[in-house]
Amino acid sequence: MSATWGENIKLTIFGESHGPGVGIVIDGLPPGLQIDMEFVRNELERRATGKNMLMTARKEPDAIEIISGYFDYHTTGGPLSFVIKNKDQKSKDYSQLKNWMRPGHADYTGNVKYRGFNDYRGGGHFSARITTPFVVAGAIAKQILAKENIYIGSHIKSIANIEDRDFEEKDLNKNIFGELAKEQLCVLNKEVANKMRDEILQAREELDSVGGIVETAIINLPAGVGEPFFESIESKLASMIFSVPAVKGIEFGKGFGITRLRGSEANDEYYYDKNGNVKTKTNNNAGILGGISNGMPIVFKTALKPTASISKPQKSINIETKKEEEFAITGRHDPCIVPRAVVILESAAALTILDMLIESRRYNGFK
Ligand SMILES: Cc1cc2nc3c(=O)[nH]c(=O)nc-3n(C[C@H](O)[C@H](O)[C@H](O)COP(=O)(O)O)c2cc1C
Ligand SMILES: C=C(O[C@@H]1CC(C(=O)O)=C[C@@H](OP(=O)(O)O)[C@H]1O)C(=O)O
Repeated sequence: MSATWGENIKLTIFGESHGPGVGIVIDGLPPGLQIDMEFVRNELERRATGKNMLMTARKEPDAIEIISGYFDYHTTGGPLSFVIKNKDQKSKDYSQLKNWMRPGHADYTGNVKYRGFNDYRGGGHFSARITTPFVVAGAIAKQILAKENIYIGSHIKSIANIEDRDFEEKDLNKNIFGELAKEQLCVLNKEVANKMRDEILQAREELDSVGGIVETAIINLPAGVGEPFFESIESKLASMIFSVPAVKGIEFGKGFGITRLRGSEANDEYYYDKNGNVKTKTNNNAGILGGISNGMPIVFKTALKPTASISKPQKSINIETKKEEEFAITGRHDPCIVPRAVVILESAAALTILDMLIESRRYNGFK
C-alpha cells in the first residue's frame, strides 16, 4: 500500500469509510503560516455529503480536529496532522457486500490484494471518504499558492451527454473561479445546470448513475516549472489526479483532439504582450512544453466514471458460494460523483503544483 505522496510537501493519508475516522499528516509546510480556516471549511463544504438529492444521503459533519503542527494560529513547522471523525456510518448496508463483489468498485481487487483482511465496509480505504482530509490539505496548498498569485478553478464540462462550453481566455481569473466555487453544478453556460440536474435525478430515479468531465485551470504559474524527463508537469499531475477515486482519464489542452489538427493549427504561436511578457496566441498545449510550464494557463480535463454502486439489480460473483448472484445494492450513494469531485481535483492540482514549485525554486537556487 502507498498512502504517502510528495517530494517537498509530503502527505500521508489514513482511515477507512466506516472506521472511527480519516486523517492526514502533512510534512514540509513552512512555519508561521496562518491558515484561513473559513476558506478550509468552505472547501470542505464543496465536497460535503448529505445536502440534497444529487448526492449520497450519508451526512458527515466533517469537523476538523488538529492534532499537531499548529499553535497560536500558525503552523509550527512540525508535521501538521488532523483527523476528521466519521459520524454517520451505516455498516449494515454492507453486510451482504462482504462476499458479493460490487461490479465497478474495488471490492474484488481489494479482497485479492489484502487477502480478505481489507475493511470492505463503505469501500474502506478505497472510499471517497479519504478525500475529506485531502481537501483540507488542498485548501492549505491553495492558500500558499494564492500568495504567489497562482489560482486554480474548475467547471463541470459535462454530465453524461449534457455539455458546458470550454474555458475561454476571458474566464481564467480568480473572480470567476470564486463564483464557480459557490455552485454545486458549477458551469460557465448557466443554462446547462438545470439540464445536468435533471440528468442526475433521472439516473437516480432509474436506480442508476451517470459520469462526467471536469475542466480545471491553473493560472499564473510562472514559466520554467517542471522536472523532465520523468517529473514533467503532465506526468506529476496525471499521477496525482489518477489517485482520485473514479478517475478514468485526463486530457491536457486539446488532448486527443490535437491529433485531428495540422501542425500549423496545433502550434501555439508566441508573442510579447504590451508589458513585454511572453504569451502564446492559442493554448492547445495547455501551458506545458517539454514537461515545463510556459507561463500560459495549465488546462486539463478529467473524466469520472458513473458511480459503481447503483440500486439496479446487477449480476456479480459471491466469493463465498463461488456462484454468480444477482443483487440490488441498497445504501446511500452518489448518483453522480462529478459535482463533489470538483474540489478534490482542484486539491490534487494545488498540492502537485505547490510541490513542483518548491522543487523548481530549489533547483534555481543552485544556478
Ligand atoms: C467524490 C466522490 C464520491 C464517490 N461516491 C461514491 C459512492 O457514493 N458510491 C460508489 O460506489 N462510489 C463512489 N465513488 C467512487 C469510488 O470511491 C471508486 O469508484 C472506488 O473507490 C473504486 O476506484 P476506481 O473507480 O478509481 O477504480 C466516489 C468517488 C468520489 C471521488
Ligand atoms: C462518505 C462519503 O461518501 C461515500 C463514498 C463512497 C465510496 O464508495 O466512495 C460510498 C458511500 O459511502 P456509504 O455507503 O458509507 O454511505 C458515500 O457516502 C464521503 O465522500 O465523505
